[in-house]
Amino acid sequence: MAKKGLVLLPIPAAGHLKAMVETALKLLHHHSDVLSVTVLLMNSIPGVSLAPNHHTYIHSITSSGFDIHFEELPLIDPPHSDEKDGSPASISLYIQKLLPHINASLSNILSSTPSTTLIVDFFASTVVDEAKKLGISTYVFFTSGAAMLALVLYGPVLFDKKKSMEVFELPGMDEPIPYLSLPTSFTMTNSASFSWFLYHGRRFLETKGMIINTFTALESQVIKALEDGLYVHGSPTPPIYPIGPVISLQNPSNEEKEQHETIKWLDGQDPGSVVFLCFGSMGTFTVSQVKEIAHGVERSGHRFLWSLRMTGLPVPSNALLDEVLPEKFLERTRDRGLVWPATVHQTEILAHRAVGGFVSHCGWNSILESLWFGVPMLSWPLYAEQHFNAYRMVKSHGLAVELRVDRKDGGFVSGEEVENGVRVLMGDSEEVKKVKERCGQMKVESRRAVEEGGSSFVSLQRLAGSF
Ligand SMILES: O=c1ccn([C@@H]2O[C@H](COP(=O)(O)OP(=O)(O)O[C@H]3O[C@H](CO)[C@@H](O)[C@H](O)[C@H]3O)[C@@H](O)[C@H]2O)c(=O)[nH]1
Repeated sequence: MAKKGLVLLPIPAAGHLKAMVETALKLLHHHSDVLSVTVLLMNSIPGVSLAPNHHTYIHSITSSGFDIHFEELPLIDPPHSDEKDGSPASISLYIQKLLPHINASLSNILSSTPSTTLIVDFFASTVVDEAKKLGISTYVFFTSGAAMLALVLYGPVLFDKKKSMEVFELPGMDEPIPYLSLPTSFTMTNSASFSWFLYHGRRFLETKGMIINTFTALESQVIKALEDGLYVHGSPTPPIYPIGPVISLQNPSNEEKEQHETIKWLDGQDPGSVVFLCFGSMGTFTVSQVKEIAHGVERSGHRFLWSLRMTGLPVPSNALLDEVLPEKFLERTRDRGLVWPATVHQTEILAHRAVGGFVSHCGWNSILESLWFGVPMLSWPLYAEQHFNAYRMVKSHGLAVELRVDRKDGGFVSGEEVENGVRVLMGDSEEVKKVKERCGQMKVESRRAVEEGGSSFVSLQRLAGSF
């Protein structure tokens, strides 16, 4: 029997490419006799940080033995210099410029595999119309949580009827959402990014289904509200496929003989004694904020592992520690801290028994990884939908301790607040005991969801059956 084709179109950012590829691997694991996967690969988008180990990762997948291969799209210049900032609108414009190449690849695949399905990254939903013209069924892959998808779909209703912007109420969410916890784009309703979300939310509705990297035990009410069509007026909501948590646990460094230095350092620490600070692929701070963090972790008295990178173009650069940290900080904290001036292998660190807490920017993948390993978070949202994710984790789910981030003051956090936050996270107050207990439960639930018969497993099989 001829195999069916599945084409993926992810953007190359860490939490996008890997989440989509790992989903395809899960599908292949059960349907390798009937499915062949092609990933249309963008090796660069201006303003978007590639996944750490991007090329090693792709190589490891190519040699996995599964019927999955990568077809590289050409590198092109962005249309204008102001469209390189990595915002949804700029990514879309870039992908629009790639459309002739994407079309050519899709047509080529169709000529050999007439039964082909496309899964597009939600940032690439501009391709939905083109695929329709070619007669290809398309699904959208949403790399953040169901609540964020709900907000995107409900946006037009919400912002039409709401005149006062203090708090918002969304079906499927018990607590009203304060204006200051909205995603950055939603706080600037005259921005290109806000328009992008409203417009592309409508495009998602024209797909055959919406695949979300989440799981029922985490977001049951919102998933149910999505399925019931409560966020969309005037047209049906396509089927919802919560298939997460999809986490890339492959560690390219395992192929190397030496353990990474961060892991060797963790090996020498007591169980649960280390607080880990890491802020995703683009999270950076000003030098003065770096100094506040340093003072905070130092005064907290706790052991720490800190992945520190600085603002750089086109993506963050490795930190020059002597230039940005307070004088003699490294000397004073040598016995109890390690500052790593580059990206780290986050899942391997979160899996380590020495790690007892995670100061996170609340990117969706970091949240899922933290829950997978049952590590409690201290939320430090920076941009995109991270404030919304942080609010949901702290207030709706009790899975994180809140760091007070003054969004009105550009998100600055004092050293004192960092110190208090780390003390609470690593302490044994009643508040943190409850958070730890909830995280322990979510560790179990997240694993159960993807096991045979679990909610996400069933959802993924339902998805495969719909191709
Ligand atoms: O030093 C590092 C830094 C990151 N990672 C990995 O990179 C991914 C980061 O993903 P995520 O936590 O989602 O953060 P961002 O890279 O910031 O992700 C962008 O995309 C996410 C999914 O759409 C959004 O939730 C975020 O707000 C947005 O910033 C995770 O798998 C991490 O394990 C590492 O392995 N090492």
